[in-house]
Amino acid sequence: MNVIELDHVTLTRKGKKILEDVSWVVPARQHCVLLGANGSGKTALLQVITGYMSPSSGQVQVLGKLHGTYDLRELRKSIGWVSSSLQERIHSHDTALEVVVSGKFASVGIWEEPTPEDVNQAHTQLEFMGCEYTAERPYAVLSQGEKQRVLIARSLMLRPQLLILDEPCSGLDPASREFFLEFIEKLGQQQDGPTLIYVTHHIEEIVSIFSHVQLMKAGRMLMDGPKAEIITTEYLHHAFGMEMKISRSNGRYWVMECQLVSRMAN
Ligand SMILES: Nc1ncnc2c1ncn2[C@@H]1O[C@H](COP(=O)(O)OP(=O)(O)OP(=O)(O)O)[C@@H](O)[C@H]1O
Repeated sequence: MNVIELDHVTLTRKGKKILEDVSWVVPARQHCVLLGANGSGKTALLQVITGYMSPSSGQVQVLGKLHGTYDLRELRKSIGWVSSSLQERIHSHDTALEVVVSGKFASVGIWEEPTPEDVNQAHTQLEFMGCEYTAERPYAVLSQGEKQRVLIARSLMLRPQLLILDEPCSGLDPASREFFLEFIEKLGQQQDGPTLIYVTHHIEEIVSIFSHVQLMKAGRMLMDGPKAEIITTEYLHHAFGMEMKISRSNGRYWVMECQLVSRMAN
């Protein structure tokens, strides 16, 4: 089954084309990176996929369900979305454990009595993400890396089939980023885990579990394919308006030098 099928999706708001003729198919377990400059339409695309925005034309099918023919609230229970806006909504006085347990109810805060199984499962997810030691700490005191790992643990409580990680490394220092990416690798290697869509501006974050890259520019899917075909000087220049000298080592990509050649409209 394909996890995502977008067919000629266009999204227009207030006369502006935010997405234009986007077609995209993601088979199950094909972990992907959605890469693009600020304002290229990545968030808008995620909002269309999760049904928070309706396309002006085109079809959207997620986890085999065609948008418009299915209860989106039900569908969203199978989709995890970890983003900075979720982070802002978390009650700062809740403990990390409470935050993770709340994922079971797809709510911010706990409004129902969790079962002992829910609490056990939350401990297991915290352990999987390497932050069991934060369980009793208020969420507000956690480091940025811990907060992100706790939110991923939270999103795993409903065993999603699709997990969207929206710029999860923003605000992390280089060492914390590498530490965090090790958990992303582990998550992607889980045989019964979710298909991952990882949104970023940085090619350095494309770790080995991600086989495919979708490059966006000005609301269009500029390129879509195996990462080795997409992460090229030519395409990155086109997408980011920069000359970038790239190197590849240990299956990762690194920007060695860059030079601004055109200013983006967005
Ligand atoms: N509801 C809306 N009405 C009008 N314009 C919108 C709306 N939502 C998004 N846009 C515009 O669409 C463009 C794409 O925005 P989007 O947030 O999807 O970009 P992005 O790739 O996620 O950027 P970033 O990397 O900075 O998060 C931007 O120019 C934005 O201002």
